[in-house]
Amino acid sequence: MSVKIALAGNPNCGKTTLFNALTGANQYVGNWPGVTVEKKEGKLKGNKDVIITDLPGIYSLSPYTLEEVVARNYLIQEYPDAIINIIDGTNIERNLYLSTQLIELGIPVVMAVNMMDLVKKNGDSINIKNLKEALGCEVVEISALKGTGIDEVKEKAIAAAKSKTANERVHNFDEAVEAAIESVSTKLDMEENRKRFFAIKLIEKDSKIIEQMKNAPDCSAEIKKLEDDFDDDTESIITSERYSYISSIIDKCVKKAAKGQKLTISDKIDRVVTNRILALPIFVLIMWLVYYIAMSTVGAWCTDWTNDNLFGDGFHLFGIGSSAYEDASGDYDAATTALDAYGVLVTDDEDAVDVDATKAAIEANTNTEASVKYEMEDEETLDTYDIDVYYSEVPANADEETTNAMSYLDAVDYFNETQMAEIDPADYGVFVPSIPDLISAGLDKIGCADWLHGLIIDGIVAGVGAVLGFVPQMLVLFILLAILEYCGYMARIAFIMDRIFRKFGLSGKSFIPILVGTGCGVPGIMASRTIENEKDRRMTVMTTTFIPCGAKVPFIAMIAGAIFGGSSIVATSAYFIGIAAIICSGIILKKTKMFAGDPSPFVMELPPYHIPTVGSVLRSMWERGWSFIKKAGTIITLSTIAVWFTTYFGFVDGSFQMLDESQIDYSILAKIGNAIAWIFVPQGWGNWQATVASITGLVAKENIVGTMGILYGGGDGTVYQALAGAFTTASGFSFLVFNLLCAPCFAAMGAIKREMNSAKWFWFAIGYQCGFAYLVALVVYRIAGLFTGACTFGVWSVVAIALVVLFFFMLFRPDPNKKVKTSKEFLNA
Ligand SMILES: Nc1nc2c(ncn2[C@@H]2O[C@H](COP(=O)(O)OP(=O)(O)OP(=O)(O)O)[C@@H](O)[C@H]2O)c(=O)[nH]1
Ligand SMILES: [Mg+2]
Repeated sequence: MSVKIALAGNPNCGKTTLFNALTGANQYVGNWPGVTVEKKEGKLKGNKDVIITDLPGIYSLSPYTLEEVVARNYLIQEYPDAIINIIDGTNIERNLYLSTQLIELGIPVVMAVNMMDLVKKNGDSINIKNLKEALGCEVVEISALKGTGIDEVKEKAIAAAKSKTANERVHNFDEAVEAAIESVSTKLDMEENRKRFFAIKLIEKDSKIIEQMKNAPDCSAEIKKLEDDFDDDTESIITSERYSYISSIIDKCVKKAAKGQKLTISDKIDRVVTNRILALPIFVLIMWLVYYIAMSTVGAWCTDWTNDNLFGDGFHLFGIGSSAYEDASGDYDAATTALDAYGVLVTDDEDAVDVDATKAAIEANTNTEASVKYEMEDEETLDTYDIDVYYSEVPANADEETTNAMSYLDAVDYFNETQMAEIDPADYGVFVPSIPDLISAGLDKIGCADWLHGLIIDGIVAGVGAVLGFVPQMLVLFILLAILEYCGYMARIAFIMDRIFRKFGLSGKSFIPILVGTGCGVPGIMASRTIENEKDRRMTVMTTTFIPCGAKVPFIAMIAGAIFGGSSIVATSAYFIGIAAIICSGIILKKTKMFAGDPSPFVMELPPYHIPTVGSVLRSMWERGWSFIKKAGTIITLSTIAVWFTTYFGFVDGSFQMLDESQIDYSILAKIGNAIAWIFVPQGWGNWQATVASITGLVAKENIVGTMGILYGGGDGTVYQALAGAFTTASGFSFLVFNLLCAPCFAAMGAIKREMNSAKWFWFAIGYQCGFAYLVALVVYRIAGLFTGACTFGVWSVVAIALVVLFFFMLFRPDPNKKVKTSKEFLNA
């Protein structure tokens, strides 16, 4: 027989941390209230017969929001065999309010006083024996984070569940209240144990419970009598009874260290980071730093290395021999440049030096000019520029950037000495070829068919490799975000943003889903459940995915790298464009009838700062990173196969055939893309490749990079070079903005569908996201293009300006719904 044990307690008291410790699971933990919004079940480690349920945090058994209803309904309908009531030891008074209700349920309760490590550090003490007597249940001191007391709580809870006997009641309310409870209880037809909870709820006039009970007995007489006696409504009477019970417990059990007026370290930090003026600049700075480290330093180094070496040209093991190899190939390049500049270099079809012909050309050469100009091409941007090549000697003071390192005569010596033998990296150390080269060589060896070779190298390796190349950057970003989450800074951000949101009539509660959404949009959308106001909740579901999630990181990094020289500002701007889109959408939507109304109140206490443990940060990084890698192995591989097939097959001269790289404009995908590419002409990137990439992005956002890897991967240069050629800065940024803001991936759309629970609202949300993205991208290209010279003033510029004007009008117009109210008031007066 299995036993069911539920974990119940206030938000952010450590339920999920304990759940993970008990079951070995890996549920999401964050240092702010409202992390868990759904109940989660798990088997106890070492005893598969015990089922543990993690519940969303609740302050009382009178629920207001969706996730609180989940928790209460579980407790009163599923009726677990025991409850572990976790309370935050640093905040006992508030936590006990729920405890007084839990012990009325008639289910055995074991209390776990958590965060004992912090309590002790603060110098406070809790008298467990007195607490046990005052509550009538077992009490255990634990630290879920440090893992102390876990075994004891486990054993006590299993024993309580098996005993099946509820705790004995040790406290009575005021006599008159007890009399009313007694009288209502006798009218109830249920197990003796459970009567007290329902009787009290009936006296409190809890409408949801009355609805659920179907045939609730009439107890208006008892209510009337109590309200007359106390001259107050029954809900307040019961609440104040609970508080006097709690204060009697606190007197007996809790000793706070005398602190005087000294501020704790948390308070001191908060004075700075939530300061009215400094808060926002600090937030911007911190987020910029996060993206800078992830996109331009550590993350970028790893990603560049992966893309250039692992998926590029290969590398020397441990870098041994790399610099000697680079010197050698540098000499080789300088020599070919010098020979070419003086017009004596002869190459064959494959660009290899034709030694005999070049030798003849050198002998015949009469050009002895002191120096000549030679056109070079920048590898990254494909820009061309001139360098000087000298005839006999490179002057000592020449600028390295614009001067060829070898003179013509030195190059001739080099030529005679080496016969232009190609530089083989394997001569300079243990050389590891790149993954595509390795696989390609392997496929050649087994004599694999051309099409299969193409599918594997140009399809799967190019597509999935392009995505995997960004994993390091993403992992660094996830680590940094996890640190901000665990230490409690993100909770401050919600608090700061609430002040800003509130000014615009929005609820700060919308910000928590956004924070979660920076990892993945799906839990972000689900986190909207903590918002009790239905209109605000819908609005949050609609706008949460504007924030760049982990899967959008690769294409943001790709655009920033290929078109903006790897600027970290581009990535940070994506984050703040997301936030701005959410705020602006909120303001505009709030003024429509559909979303009008006052924002939900947002009461959030700031959790104390915690130093994040290395284990938990790495675990969170791994969780998110692993789901990303899993996606690469499944959905992204399948998508790249589909993209490759439709790219490399098509009709040429009426016959269906496999295409080579120069023919992909005839491919099936090009046909489809071209048919709809006109849609994005106003945005400046109406070519079929970018259009197709945006569409595959709807399956999973990582696909944008994978698709670009295939479509821009053929040809001579690298993908980055091809991208730099295909986009201007204006059209590149417009492409980025569109894909950042448009409808999210299928998984997130599914979550929107579930949370909206209505086809009409679902399509409205998707339509709004796509429409918004479309217009913003249009404005970005048309206005930015005027400055960069990418487009000239014309009809579209006028449209863009009109859109900007309309946007500001929608943003700043007075709220029409408020006006109606005042005119009505005016009439009434
Ligand atoms: N110092 C300390 N921190 C703890 C302890 N237990 C949990 N925490 C931290 O408290 C924060 C909240 O933990 P969670 O497990 O997410 O809390 P929860 O009760 O599940 O929260 P909700 O799901 O929002 O209701 C996290 O930052 C934990 O690392 C503890 O014993 N000591
Ligand atoms: Mg939780």
